[in-house]
Amino acid sequence: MSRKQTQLYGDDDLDYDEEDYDEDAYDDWDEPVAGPAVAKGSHGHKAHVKPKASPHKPAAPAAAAGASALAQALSDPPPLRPDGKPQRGGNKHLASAHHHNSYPLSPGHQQGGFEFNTPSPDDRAKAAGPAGRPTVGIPLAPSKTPTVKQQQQAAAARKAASAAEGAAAALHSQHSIDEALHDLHDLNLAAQPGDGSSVSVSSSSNGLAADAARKGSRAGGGAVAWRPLEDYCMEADLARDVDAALASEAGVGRRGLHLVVMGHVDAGKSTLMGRLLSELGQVSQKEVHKNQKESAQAGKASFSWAWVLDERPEERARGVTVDVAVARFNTRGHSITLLDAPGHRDFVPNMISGAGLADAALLLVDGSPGGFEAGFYGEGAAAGDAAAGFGGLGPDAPPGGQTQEHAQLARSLGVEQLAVVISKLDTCDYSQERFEYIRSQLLPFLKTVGFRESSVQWLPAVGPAGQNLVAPPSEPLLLRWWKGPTLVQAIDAFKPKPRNTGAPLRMPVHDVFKARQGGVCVGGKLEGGALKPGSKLLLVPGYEAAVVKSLEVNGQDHAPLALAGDSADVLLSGIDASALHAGAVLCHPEFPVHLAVKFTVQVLVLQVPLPILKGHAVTIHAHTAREAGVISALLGLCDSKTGQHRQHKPRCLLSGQTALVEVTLVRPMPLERFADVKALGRIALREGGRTVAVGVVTSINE
Ligand SMILES: Nc1nc2c(ncn2[C@@H]2O[C@H](COP(=O)(O)OP(=O)(O)OP(=O)(O)O)[C@@H](O)[C@H]2O)c(=O)[nH]1
Repeated sequence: MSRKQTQLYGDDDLDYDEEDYDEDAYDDWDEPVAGPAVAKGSHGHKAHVKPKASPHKPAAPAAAAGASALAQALSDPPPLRPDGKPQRGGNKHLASAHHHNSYPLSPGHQQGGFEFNTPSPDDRAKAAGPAGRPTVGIPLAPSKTPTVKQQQQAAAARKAASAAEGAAAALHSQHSIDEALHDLHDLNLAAQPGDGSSVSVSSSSNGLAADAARKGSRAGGGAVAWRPLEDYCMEADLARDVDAALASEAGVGRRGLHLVVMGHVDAGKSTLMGRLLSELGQVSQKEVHKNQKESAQAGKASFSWAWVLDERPEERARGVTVDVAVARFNTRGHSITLLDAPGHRDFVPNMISGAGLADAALLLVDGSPGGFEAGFYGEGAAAGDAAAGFGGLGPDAPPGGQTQEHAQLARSLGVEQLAVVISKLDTCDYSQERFEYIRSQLLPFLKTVGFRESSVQWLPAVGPAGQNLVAPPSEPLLLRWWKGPTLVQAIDAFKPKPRNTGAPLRMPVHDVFKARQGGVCVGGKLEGGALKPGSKLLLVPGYEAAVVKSLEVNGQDHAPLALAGDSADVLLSGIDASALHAGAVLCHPEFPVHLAVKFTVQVLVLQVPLPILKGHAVTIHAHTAREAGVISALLGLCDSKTGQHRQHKPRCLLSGQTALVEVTLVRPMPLERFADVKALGRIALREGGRTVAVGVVTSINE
């Protein structure tokens, strides 16, 4: 049914003990690169679930439900079944376990946290502008997010260019993939070692460089360098296609939406989603019966719905989700890409990679007695602990659960819309009192981490009993008091994010796999720009050029176009597969993404047991990338409300403080300033298995 994230790790890397996850074995950072998350279609391995039309969605296209297939498939693709479909669990790509205490984040710990209702770190970074000049690449002109006027001007310019270049554009649009590939041979890109900030180019008269030279736009007379993004003007033929696609999308009225499902371990995420997919007709009855039979035989009958998404043998044996599973379905208003994240604290890095893609989130909260308390205040907490001050203030407070950590991370990764789904109320007679109690405990926390109350929906749902998923509840105990939305209605109420199509292409690589028809495919979400077959790309790091051979977009095979906001599997030509890996970024060849080694970040320090000092070793998570680094300088403390500079060069950072810090990486990472490309400018800093800070990149210094 689902496709899992790509990770360049095998099952052997998953070396945790079912009984007792060994925390101490993972003290040093060596977290695997989080992988990908896009359902496979023609490029990859076909789903084993036959998509069916849903009775609940108008003219739903065949849902692409992909089987797991990951980067490892490049060298060791899983054997296919006789019917040509992948074997269950055939792709092995588990993360090595990192088990550490999760960080505590009770409301009391949030000293001026992400106040997105007031100026947030995001807002402050935007308002403050660059804290320093970007120094990666040449030229070093500062850039800023295009204003609406600039975007309108750019759109007008695109239209004018489109009209003026009529014939030339038509010629260009007919430029065959083979011709583009031919061009690539003439484009000799070689990354300069060390900073990767610029790329030397030698080109023939008919290559990409020649195209650029004709436009007179290549900086430095032949060097591919970082360029201000507002200089970008989309190629006329692509712009025409984009405009047409946006116009037709507006007519159809259904937009793509990436939805992450998160929450504490065992909250019921996979069960609820498995049941939902089944009710929406995305899972065949045969599959449902098979899962029921096999899970019962394995002594895991209660997990049969979860098995729709938890396909790996390890996940099924342990009853724990490890990787983000991806599935697709349609609601009335949206084409949903569902990202079922793991809840166990060992797999927070995987959750981060899923949340990084999301436009909206479902936060599953276990409503059973003690369930909410364990997920919110930390394992070991029980009902009544909140009243007793469990999870309270002070450095010795026990760590919070992943309900807190996931909500905080999702918000800091840009998720603004949330539906809190309170599950397992069947264990307490569908108690309205319990529902209201949980809401009263959770809402203040969610507001503290930056969710607007008006952007948070609340609803009960019970996966195993199928209550309040697609149809209103049939259970009298629930029906008596619940008059609100069903799960599908709540999902439908989310608003898609505006597409950032006017920007140069930015597509962080989540997944690398071998296409069935041969060649290498990358999966990911476009965070800027657009792509179509024949588009020329640049991979950073590596500065390898490539051409798009074909596209699968949001599950649709042989798509003519992928736009910012879409999930795409891109079949590439002209590139060495070994250069591709999760965390790299596909970008416009003339507007490469920054490759940063040293950068400034405005961070919010989360609950830390010890003050953060200069030289603190951290793991930096940004989009699909993850690198080791250190906090190389504490530049200043900021006012938590206004973001204004308050203290120069503090000696240390304490929980709840907002600060400007410089980070130096061990290896360069593709990054952007938050002000330029939000999705590539948000970071989380983790250490010892806990998230210690979240923030936004304000300048790239080397
Ligand atoms: N009674 C009851 N049990 C539930 C409900 N939802 C899930 N469960 C059970 O809770 C257990 C865990 O469910 P999962 O769906 O695997 O939980 P999860 O949140 O996906 O777990 P991870 O992904 O590993 O974090 C299973 O035994 C489910 O049958 C519910 O609404 N009511």
